[in-house]
Amino acid sequence: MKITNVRARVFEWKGHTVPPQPHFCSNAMDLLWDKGDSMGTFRFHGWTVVEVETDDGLVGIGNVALAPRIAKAIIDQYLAPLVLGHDPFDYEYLWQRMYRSTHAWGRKGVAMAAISAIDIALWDLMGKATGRPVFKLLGGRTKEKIPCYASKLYRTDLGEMQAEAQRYLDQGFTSMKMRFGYGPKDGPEGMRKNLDSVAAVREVIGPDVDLMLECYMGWNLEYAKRMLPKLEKFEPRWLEEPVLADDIDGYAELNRLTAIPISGGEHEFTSHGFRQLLDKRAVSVIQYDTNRVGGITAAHKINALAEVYGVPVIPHAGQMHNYHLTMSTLASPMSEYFPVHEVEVGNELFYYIFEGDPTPENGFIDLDEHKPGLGLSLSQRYLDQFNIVE
Ligand SMILES: O=C(O)C(=O)C[C@@H](O)CO
Ligand SMILES: [Mg+2]
Repeated sequence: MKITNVRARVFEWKGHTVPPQPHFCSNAMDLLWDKGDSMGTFRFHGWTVVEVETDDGLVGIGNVALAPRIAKAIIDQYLAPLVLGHDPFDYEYLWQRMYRSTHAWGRKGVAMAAISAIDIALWDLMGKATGRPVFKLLGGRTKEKIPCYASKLYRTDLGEMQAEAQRYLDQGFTSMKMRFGYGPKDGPEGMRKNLDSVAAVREVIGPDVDLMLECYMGWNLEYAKRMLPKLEKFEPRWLEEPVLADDIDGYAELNRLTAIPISGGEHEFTSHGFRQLLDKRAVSVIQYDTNRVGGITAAHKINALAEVYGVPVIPHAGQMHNYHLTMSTLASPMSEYFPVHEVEVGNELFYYIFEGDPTPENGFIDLDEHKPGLGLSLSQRYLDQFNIVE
């Protein structure tokens, strides 16, 4: 089997969006004096879809959500020529070819995300060629079903947050993630508001539901050190990305400081990046996203590393490219799940672009043993809501 064509298209949402409220989620821009559009660091309103075709008529589908037009340019100009004419089953060689030939300017960020998209498409192809779901090519089924946590609860009116938390309970979720709205520049009042929001959600969900807390890199080390002891009484399952992804020593210091596990990794790349996090005991939960970290080839290696370090892997975002990894390893006990919703920050866009992502039932998803590949296809339903860049 030989790769005959690589087609990268950007799907840019032009339909209705729900404008997020001020302070709906702390993020890295918050520490600047002119933070301007504070959503700048996480508005995912475009997605790159990659289709890799072979001479026997199969099409593998990959995707990447970071800097989609740049990812497309990297695929078109650099990566596609490296895989054309090759056998997708030579995935390790092709990964190394893409990684090594872009090493001077790639390694992390959008170049690795672009490599991830092609790699995911190669695994989809291997599944389709063998008639097996991707998880059966990795480690097979390690759990009857995958427990999921509901991930939204942006900071808004506390009554609304409580009603949202109650909805997740009613849907059968036993764990959920909420976002902080305030950080170092918001002073003691912001600190109090952060604590009030955790208290409000805890009040509704009670002590026996796992609650994850997301900072999205909107704090700094000093602020995180002051917040952690105040958060202990709420017994969060983890505190996520309190500081910038590059501050690995900061993560390690915080992780030593309290009993609250520190999580991170959705902005880290390849097994080299994760070896550093693990060696320094910087995170107690690993959260790579397969469509950034280096694709399924890299994520599978990180799962093996995490297993020997005894650190659970709970990938960012859920979605099919992550679910197959979670199903196939004991290192990964659970998945994130973004509830289907009108387009807001853009995490939801996956459901508007693809068909096939499973919907949780009572807080669990399952993967179909009989669907070859990733089990995704392009949806025709919302095509008129996208500007498609060929
Ligand atoms: O789900 C997460 O962990 C994220 O960081 C998503 C991001 O969009 C902020 O909510
Ligand atoms: Mg996160």
